[in-house]
Amino acid sequence: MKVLKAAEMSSADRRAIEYYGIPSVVLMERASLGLFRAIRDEFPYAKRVLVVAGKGNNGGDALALVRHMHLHGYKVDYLLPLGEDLKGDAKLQFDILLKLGKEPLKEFPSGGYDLIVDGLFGTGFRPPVDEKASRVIVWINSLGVPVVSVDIPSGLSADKHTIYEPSVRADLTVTFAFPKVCHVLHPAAKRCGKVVVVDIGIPEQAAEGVKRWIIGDVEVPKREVDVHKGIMGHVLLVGGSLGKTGALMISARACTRTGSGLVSVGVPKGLSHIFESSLVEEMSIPLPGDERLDEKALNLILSMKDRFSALAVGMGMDRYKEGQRIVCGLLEGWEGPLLLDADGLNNLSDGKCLELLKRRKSPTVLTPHVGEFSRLTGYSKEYILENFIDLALEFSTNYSCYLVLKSSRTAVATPDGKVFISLRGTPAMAKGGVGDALAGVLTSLLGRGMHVEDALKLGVFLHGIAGEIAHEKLHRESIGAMDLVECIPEAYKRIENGTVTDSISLIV
Ligand SMILES: NC(=O)C1=CN([C@@H]2O[C@H](COP(=O)(O)OP(=O)(O)OC[C@H]3O[C@@H](n4cnc5c(N)ncnc54)[C@H](OP(=O)(O)O)[C@@H]3O)[C@@H](O)[C@H]2O)[C@@H](O)CC1
Ligand SMILES: Nc1ncnc2c1ncn2[C@@H]1O[C@H](COP(=O)(O)OP(=O)(O)O)[C@@H](O)[C@H]1O
Ligand SMILES: [K+]
Repeated sequence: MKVLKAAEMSSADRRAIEYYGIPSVVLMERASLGLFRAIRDEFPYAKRVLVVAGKGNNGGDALALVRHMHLHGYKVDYLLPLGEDLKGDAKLQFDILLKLGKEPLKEFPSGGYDLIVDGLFGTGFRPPVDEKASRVIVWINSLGVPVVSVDIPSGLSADKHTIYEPSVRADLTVTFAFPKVCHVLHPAAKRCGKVVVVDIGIPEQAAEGVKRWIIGDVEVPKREVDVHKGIMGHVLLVGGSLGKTGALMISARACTRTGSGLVSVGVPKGLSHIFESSLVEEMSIPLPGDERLDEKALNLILSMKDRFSALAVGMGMDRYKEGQRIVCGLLEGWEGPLLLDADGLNNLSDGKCLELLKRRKSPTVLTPHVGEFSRLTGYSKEYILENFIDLALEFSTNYSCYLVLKSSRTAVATPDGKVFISLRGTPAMAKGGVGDALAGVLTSLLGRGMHVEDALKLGVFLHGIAGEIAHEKLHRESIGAMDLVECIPEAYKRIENGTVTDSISLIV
């Protein structure tokens, strides 16, 4: 499913109408019928409904809904609190209602409804909201009755993750053709409640220029009957330092659970006994270094490059001068797929060798959380959160790398300008080590030779589902990164069986 911004949506609308010849009232009729069905399914008990309509096409959708409800025996009232001087398709809907004898309420009612429908503003809204509309939005939120927003909660901008005040707090948002940015990114998405997308007949080609998708259609690679461990990938994970050995172990366990044929950890010799005694299936390679990796480890790692199908660097590595030289040296000399996480990213920022990314011939994957990304780019965390998708894309295309930007949502941006957004996962995953698990999952999939884009989409999705399962089985407060790793098998099963429910459903 693609995710659009307001201008892209209006150009898709225009293309549907002007190029494909679908009359705009047909689109509005389908939008309002879908809205009607979604409300009937979600709120079957709601028979007394108040619809609040604005003056644009969002109001038009809402007025067409009033007609469907009226003709199906609902006790439905409507308000036009911003004025009755409507134009275009919205006026057409208003005129039909008047001919049916349905007049708008002249005053704000004091209550008596099971449900409020918010059709004040949709994609045509540009914040900030004016005085008059502000009062209406505040009033809707004060009623203490479930609210359904048409297209977007009025007051939000379709393009932004930001919560503008005031804006409607919806329990259900029914959007049309494609979800918009505000439906998928936090915190704005919290104002939308459950999101349902109605197919209103706009062909997918009408938005062909948009390269932003929600991750949903992932495929688990087959394991042929005649495989042997040598072709399922031998991955090398480099990192670990005194006090931070666990991070690398979590990544290593995640690799094994994700399916790697062989997993090795490259660790400071002084700490290798810890890995030897804690890891069972995974092997350890002692590298120069006592409490953390010595710079001499660099050449040794490079000398082993033919043995490994993918390399991940940085989990529990520590942030220090020699670490910077190791990371920059690996960027320059390692020829296979390379993933940088945690201190691998911090050492990259501190070592100021980002330009090396552009020169790499094999795929490079960076998996920063917002703090690490802030160090890499110099942008503030607030600015990154406000421009989450666009900045991920800016970085991946500028530096010719794959960027997995992690927050409550995760964006996978590719060097050729695509972005895939994961809506999976749960707040229970906001724990130390969960990112190390993701680094392991992704490295494992890269190591078995999957197409990089497919590996990242599957890995991020699988990790999110594993987190959801751990949350479900244990408790949101109690899960740790290793619980998530132990749920990877069940996550694989659910993806293969098709039993993962969509985060945003599409109705026709
Ligand atoms: N074929 C189609 O096109 C389809 C479209 N569809 C529907 O159309 C919706 C988009 O409709 P839209 O473009 O008419 O804009 P909409 O969201 O109703 O808002 C415009 C109104 O808001 C006002 N306004 C704006 N900013 C404001 C502010 N800060 N403070 C106060 N007022 C402000 C603005 O006032 P103006 O700027 O004109 O003075 C105008 O009156 C879309 O969300 C979907 O529901 C579906 O039916 C599917 C087919
Ligand atoms: N509220 C949330 N909802 C969904 N996923 C989350 C949430 N908070 C964190 N996560 C996920 O958990 C992981 C945390 O990674 P990271 O911040 O790198 O942790 P660490 O470095 O401690 O391992 C990321 O994959 C992130 O997307
Ligand atoms: K609305």
